[in-house]
Amino acid sequence: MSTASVEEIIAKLSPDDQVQIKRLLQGNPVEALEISDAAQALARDHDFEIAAFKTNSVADVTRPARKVRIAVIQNSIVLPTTAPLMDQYKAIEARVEKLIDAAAAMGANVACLQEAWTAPFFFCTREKRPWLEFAEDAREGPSAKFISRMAAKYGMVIVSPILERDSAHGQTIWNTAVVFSHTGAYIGKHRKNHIPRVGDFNESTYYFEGNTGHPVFETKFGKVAINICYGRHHPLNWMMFGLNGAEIVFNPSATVGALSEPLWSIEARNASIANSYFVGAINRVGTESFPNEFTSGDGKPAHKDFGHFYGSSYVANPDGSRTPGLSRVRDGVLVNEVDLNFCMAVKDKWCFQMTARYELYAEGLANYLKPDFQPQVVRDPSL
Ligand SMILES: NC(=O)NCCC(=O)O
Repeated sequence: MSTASVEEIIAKLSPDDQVQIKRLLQGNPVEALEISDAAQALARDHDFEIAAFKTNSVADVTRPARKVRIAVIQNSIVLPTTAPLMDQYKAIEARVEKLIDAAAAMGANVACLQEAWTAPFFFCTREKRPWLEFAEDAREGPSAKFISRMAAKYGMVIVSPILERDSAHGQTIWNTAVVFSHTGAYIGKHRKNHIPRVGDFNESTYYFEGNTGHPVFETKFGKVAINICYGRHHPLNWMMFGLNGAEIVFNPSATVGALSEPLWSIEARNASIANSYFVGAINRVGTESFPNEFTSGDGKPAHKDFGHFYGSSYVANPDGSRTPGLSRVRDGVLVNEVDLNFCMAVKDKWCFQMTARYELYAEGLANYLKPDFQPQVVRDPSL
């Protein structure tokens, strides 16, 4: 099967057809930005893709623009999953360092890595050891030290999704996004709210639903939240970040083509439209093979990998437009320059927050949660 991305396929059309299909699929066109020589050299020397865009919006007249460059970073693992664990981590860290260097060379202000970036996505195996040794303290672990250093070096807010070990609470494990300030200081963390129980994504074997609510982190570069992977299928999860005032919501993910690729280009974009904020959708890349076979509980033969992580990271804008996606097969960094004031302009135009009927939803949900709930169905008397 072809490995081409949608963008690579569109590029084969006639110029007129390209304009029309992009208008329909990607909305108001984003502008390509010039990329610095330093970023180009890093991408060339370390073999990854870079892309930079700008979302066009009309500047407010009463307040200064709040220009922010949002970076999404996708990568494959570096060493085989049979290598010593810390070697695996160190090799990924070295790779991610180059990708963050490139994001900085493209002027990124706020960046997010993919879900559980420090490790292969081993949840498919259902084996606890050795994999859980990748879990680490959110503030003091190896990745926290590394990301804090990179954030301070570049004055960049960095969101670092990891597997967290909470020693204060009985060595419990969490799927957590840790947010570091542009100063390098730890700001806070959010734990994944929705745990998949689909296909080979057997994550409930490892950790349970998050207990951090829907925090929005107020940073130098806007109000940032994180809806981790499977949470993107839950519109109310997206909505709660919006109600708390998010301007940028990242969706760090790990998902494979056979399961979710047709959904990928829709969900982040839809969330961005419905909640009038920017969304950075990030997916890992590559095929990861594990030492022992595992089954998917579907009667099919046991296997050692669970398919191709298709990358395709992108940024969605509140007016329904989006950047092109990164490659389906290569590591990469995509930067999108936005004016955060655009969130308010879009709210003024579409009035989704004013026309929402939160009180109706609250009442309906409160009823639904009662054990004796009866669905509100009006039956055709002829039935
Ligand atoms: N990591 C994760 O939540 N994956 C679930 C698969 C999907 O939601 O596409």
